[in-house]
Amino acid sequence: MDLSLSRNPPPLCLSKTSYTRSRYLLSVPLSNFPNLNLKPRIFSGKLLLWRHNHPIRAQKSDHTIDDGFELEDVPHLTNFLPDLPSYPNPLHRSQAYAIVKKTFVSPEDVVAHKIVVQKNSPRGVHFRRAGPRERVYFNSEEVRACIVTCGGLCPGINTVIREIVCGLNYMYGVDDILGIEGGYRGFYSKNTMQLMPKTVNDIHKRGGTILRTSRGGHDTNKIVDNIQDRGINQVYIIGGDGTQKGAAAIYKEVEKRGLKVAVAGIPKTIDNDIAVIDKSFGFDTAVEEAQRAINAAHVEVESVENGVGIVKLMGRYSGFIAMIATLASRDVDCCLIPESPFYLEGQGGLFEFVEQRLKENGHMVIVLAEGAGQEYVAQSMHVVDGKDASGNRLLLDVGLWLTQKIKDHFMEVRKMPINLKYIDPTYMIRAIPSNASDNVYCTLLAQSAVHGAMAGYTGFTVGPVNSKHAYIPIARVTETQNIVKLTDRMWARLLASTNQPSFLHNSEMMKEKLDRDTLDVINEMKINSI
Ligand SMILES: Nc1ncnc2c1ncn2[C@@H]1O[C@H](COP(=O)(O)OP(=O)(O)OP(=O)(O)O)[C@@H](O)[C@H]1O
Ligand SMILES: O=P(O)(O)OC[C@H]1O[C@](O)(CO)[C@@H](O)[C@@H]1O
Ligand SMILES: [Mg+2]
Repeated sequence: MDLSLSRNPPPLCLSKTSYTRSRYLLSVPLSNFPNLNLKPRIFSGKLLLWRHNHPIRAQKSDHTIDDGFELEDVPHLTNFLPDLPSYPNPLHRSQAYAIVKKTFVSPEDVVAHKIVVQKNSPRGVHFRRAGPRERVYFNSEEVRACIVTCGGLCPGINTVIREIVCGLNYMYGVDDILGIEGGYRGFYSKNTMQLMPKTVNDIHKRGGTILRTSRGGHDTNKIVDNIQDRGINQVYIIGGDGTQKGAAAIYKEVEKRGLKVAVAGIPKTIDNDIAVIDKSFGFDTAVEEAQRAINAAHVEVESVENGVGIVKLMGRYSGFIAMIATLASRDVDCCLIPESPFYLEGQGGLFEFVEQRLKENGHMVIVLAEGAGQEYVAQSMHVVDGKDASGNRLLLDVGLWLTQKIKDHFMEVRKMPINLKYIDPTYMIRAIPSNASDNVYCTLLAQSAVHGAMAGYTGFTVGPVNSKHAYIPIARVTETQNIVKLTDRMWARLLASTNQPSFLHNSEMMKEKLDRDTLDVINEMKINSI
């Protein structure tokens, strides 16, 4: 349909303030907006409107658009500071980019959220492609950047810190970079440290974060007061879903105060629970480290009679580490994750399966995500839910619980002696330095974040979407959590690989779960086809 037919387009079509699921108007009569200095551009064969070199976003309206193209754009400083001057990107003179065919990302480059499509399906949601832009909105000398790390540890945080510092300095000549110590609360309660390429040179070889981290303590006003007092104008925030919510709040407050401060989020989570992006950094390293624990369990149990190994891995709400570590290992007989309820007794239950594997092979290994079966543990321990400083539920030790249950069942009920070995390497898989491929990934994330902030984008999270790095509105990555979808093929691949029970039999909980998953899928399809 052609939106240009209306002589009086609804005014909301040109609003581009807060984040909404939004899409471009593909065609609007220029004569309707004589005062806006609009320039028409062709985008995928369609007419778009641009101002200050930035496309104007149209908010979601009742109109449907013929090819279903949607851009979920990120905010730009000029949205609320329209007169900001811009400068040629110093990369024009960079020897690193001297012979690159296309140094700058075209403003028209976007990354598709879904790449498996059918001939007639709408083009769907897209994100702005990450990378350097022709013009930047900061002079090198004027930049005062800061970096903060929040939430749990993850392999690669130090690499991201290093590459932000080196990227800002080597590519953009920035030499005023502060490290905020101890997470969000560090803005108002701790000292800062000056970061230079020399001081961060070999930090990528260490696990953890040289800036240290914390949970809780997010006080938006105090943080933004501090940003303002210190004259900081670029804020790089490395952290998980909670941290990204905090980053969104900081961005909103900055916008409200009309400050020239770019807020960039770099997603960090060992659990891989951040939506939209392909995978979070450090995840591969953690999976690799988990192999060592699984291998140890396997060696132990195959050397004894009726050996049962249990390995507990991280994964609060999302069982990705357990699932991928299981798929990688081939020594695992059964994987239990939070998304897939299981049961112990009776036909199709875990005890029956353990006994069967012991009879067949003489040993077996179970990999358990820490968030699995929490409801059972809570029932048997009669404990009240605890919370950490950020409000995350504190988990009960499902590994110890399962160990005891299996022992009781085989020793006392079945009168069958077993040799049970419980391995809990939880913190070991996240406290190590990142491996080679995660180091490369961290470098790309850091450089993309730097390019985005220098180009004046703000309120964005950077990350790979279908292998192409993109700028994603923060709200988009915090509105849902990435979990293992039992209705996707990956879980089926795992079941096919381990040949474990799916625990579908007799499980009311599983039925509800599948209904919910199906609903999610239907809702997602609806959103994508609006
Ligand atoms: N809704 C929110 N609004 C503002 N700040 C938040 C919010 N949720 C969490 N935070 C802050 O973000 C920081 C990190 O949150 P959290 O401890 O949940 O870890 P995370 O970033 O989710 O990382 P991970 O889950 O990988 O450990 C904390 O300082 C917390 O106060
Ligand atoms: O003990 P901490 O540091 O609070 O972190 C534990 C949690 O952090 C994570 O590593 C990431 O959210 C979870 O897997 C785990 O439950
Ligand atoms: Mg989290």
